[in-house]
Amino acid sequence: MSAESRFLTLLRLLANDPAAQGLRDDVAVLEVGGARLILTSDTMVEGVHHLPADPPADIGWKLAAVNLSDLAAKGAKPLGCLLNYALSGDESWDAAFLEGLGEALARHAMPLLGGDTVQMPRGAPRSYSLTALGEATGPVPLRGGAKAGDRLYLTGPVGDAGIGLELLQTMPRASGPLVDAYRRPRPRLAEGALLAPHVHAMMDVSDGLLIDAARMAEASGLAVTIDHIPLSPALEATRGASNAVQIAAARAGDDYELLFALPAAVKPPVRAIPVGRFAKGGGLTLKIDGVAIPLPDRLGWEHG
Ligand SMILES: Nc1ncnc2c1ncn2[C@@H]1O[C@H](COP(=O)(O)OP(=O)(O)OP(=O)(O)O)[C@@H](O)[C@H]1O
Ligand SMILES: Cc1ncc(C[n+]2csc(CCOP(=O)(O)O)c2C)c(N)n1
Ligand SMILES: [Mg+2]
Ligand SMILES: [Mg+2]
Ligand SMILES: [Mg+2]
Repeated sequence: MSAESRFLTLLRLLANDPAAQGLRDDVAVLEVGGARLILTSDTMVEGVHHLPADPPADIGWKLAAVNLSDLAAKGAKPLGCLLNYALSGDESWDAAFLEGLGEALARHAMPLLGGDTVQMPRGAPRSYSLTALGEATGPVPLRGGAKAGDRLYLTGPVGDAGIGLELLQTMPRASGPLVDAYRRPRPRLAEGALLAPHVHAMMDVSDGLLIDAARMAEASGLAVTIDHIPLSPALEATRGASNAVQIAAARAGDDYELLFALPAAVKPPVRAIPVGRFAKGGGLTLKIDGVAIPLPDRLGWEHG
């Protein structure tokens, strides 16, 4: 058992309130006075979630975007957020971070309500957390609601951000749509709100299509087959569309597209790309051009 799963097992013992959903969903759903509050928190650490040289405004933007993405996955309306911030020792860096964060908060109408500021020991990596609060606008789709026979869809292609990161690792001054996808993900709030009343299950893709689809299948007690890995024209122009590129795109993560399950007879109410289907049983199968492909050793990012 990995260190992460031991930790999660211990955490789950502390999280027995039904609002925590067994710590198996993107968010907690807390009923308060007739409203359903949607609660989520994501942290970014320098060197783990962003490159040390990434522009601070982009890091601030991304911290807001990744949290808004979990609200989007539940069709929730942003209500506000709390920021936990470790001062970097560089005032202009911190100011630029807040400018990017503020831009994302204003764009998505999510007011900053509070937080905490700390000083880290010299040499510690930068790190920041945001806790986002939202309100359910209708039914809250879970990760675990898919039904046998459902189709699996994505709101957009995968792999742009992962290949954008790879470009930056070899060419720190790289720019263009793939780098933008890595640094400025766009949370799919409008799509999430339109989808939520119709889908059987929904989550955002942060750790990679393969691992996140496998999590949805496991939570739903079903098997899932991924039979299409959608690539953007920009990615195909940079890397082509070989099986290796498709697999890299499907395990790269940082996509922040919505992944959702719909009955085969229902047309998605937003632009979406069919990527697979659910069936009775368990596990993940990957097919490219109709041919089953051995799964890579690592399906995506696991915490820790
Ligand atoms: N340290 C923690 N304490 C309490 N709950 C946690 C902790 N870490 C994760 N969780 C809970 O575990 C569940 C899954 O979290 P996870 O971070 O994997 O989801 P996510 O935000 O959708 O994915 P990602 O972090 O890749 O964006 C959520 O309910 C989350 O609140
Ligand atoms: C410098 C750098 N290296 C790698 C990555 C890719 N990455 C790291 S963690 C993660 C999943 C989400 O994190 P978590 O599950 O911890 O919330 C992804 C996609 C990155 N963004 N920056
Ligand atoms: Mg999520
Ligand atoms: Mg998280
Ligand atoms: Mg998240």
